[in-house]
Amino acid sequence: MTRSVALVGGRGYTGAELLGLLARHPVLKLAFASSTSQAGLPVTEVCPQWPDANDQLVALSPGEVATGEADAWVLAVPNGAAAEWAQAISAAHPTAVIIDLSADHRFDDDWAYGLPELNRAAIRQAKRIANPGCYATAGQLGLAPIADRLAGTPSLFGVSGYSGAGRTPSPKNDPERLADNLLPYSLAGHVHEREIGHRLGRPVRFMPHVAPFFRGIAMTISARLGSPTSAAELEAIYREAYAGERRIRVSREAPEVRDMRDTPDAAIGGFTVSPDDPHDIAVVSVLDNLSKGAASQALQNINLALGLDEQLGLEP
Ligand SMILES: NC(=O)C1=CN([C@@H]2O[C@H](COP(=O)(O)OP(=O)(O)OC[C@H]3O[C@@H](n4cnc5c(N)ncnc54)[C@H](OP(=O)(O)O)[C@@H]3O)[C@@H](O)[C@H]2O)C=CC1
Ligand SMILES: CC(=O)N[C@@H](CCC(=O)OP(=O)(O)O)C(=O)O
Repeated sequence: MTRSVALVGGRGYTGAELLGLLARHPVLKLAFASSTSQAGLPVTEVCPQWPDANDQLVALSPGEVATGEADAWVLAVPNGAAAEWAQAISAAHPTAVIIDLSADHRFDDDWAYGLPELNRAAIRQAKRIANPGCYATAGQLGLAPIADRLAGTPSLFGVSGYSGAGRTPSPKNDPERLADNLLPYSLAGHVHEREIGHRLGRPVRFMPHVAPFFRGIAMTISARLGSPTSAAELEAIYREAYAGERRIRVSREAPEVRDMRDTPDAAIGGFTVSPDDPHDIAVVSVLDNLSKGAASQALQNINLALGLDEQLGLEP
């Protein structure tokens, strides 16, 4: 039995990543991938590993979605563009699952928040799923196990590869601007700062930076706990919290971006306690922004919402 996926925004970085995953998925088949500006482009131009050289990106507008059929629709479109698509698809295909990769529906209670390790039951039942932001995924997975132990406002120092900024040219994905550089931006009030705080139920401070590598996120979290702890106790808390979670790797050592590139996992480790004050801790959370930060997490959500094994297509 196969199930079909329609992809809106197939030419973008996250869309291309999802195409790569669908190319080798045992059950999910691509109904079509759309492009507003490059219809007719071979899918293999976007995703070299795509198996059928005859497949092309199709032209589609929100007003035409009734012409398409799919069990799940993925919106891999810029922030601000998703709502029009979601409304049109809901009207034309009320039983279809919609997964929005943009930030547009993450604060909307009518949409299940698509972080499986923290919200699996709701995702299983959902027809509308808001995929988390990439830094927001790293931050929540790095903080959730100690959320009820926090005594202050955690600080999250994040560094992302420039693919995080998408294809549309900007200083944040300009290789010349980024060469031998590290670009701080949105150092207060970033949407992910609000997203993490909203989901954890307490404020955080998040300071993003973009780096000259293409993909990956490293996030170092500094927090104060209500009770003193040790590195061993901290590690044990995380190991217990993520026991059985196949997409979460917990390690004593601090994880590194280069080890998580092109993987669907998040790695959490480097558990450190201040020698001056055992209430103050640091932990590192690392993932691939295009994978666990977007497309492979979306695949977990599609699998769950369609009643398939969550890890289908994500493990060798
Ligand atoms: N990059 C990342 O690491 C992450 C991104 N996200 C979010 O995922 C979404 C996609 O990101 P990303 O792939 O990086 O973005 P890109 O800019 O790489 O791709 C977005 C694509 O959407 C298409 N597009 C633009 N406007 C519209 C529209 N009105 N309707 C339909 N398609 C449109 C464009 O392709 P075309 O011209 O062919 O239509 C464009 O290539 C964004 O909302 C982003 O915030 C979330 C997590 C991580
Ligand atoms: C380097 C870079 O620009 N990263 C993006 C995060 C990408 C992402 O997660 O997109 P959402 O807007 O859908 O949350 C940013 O900081 O906006």
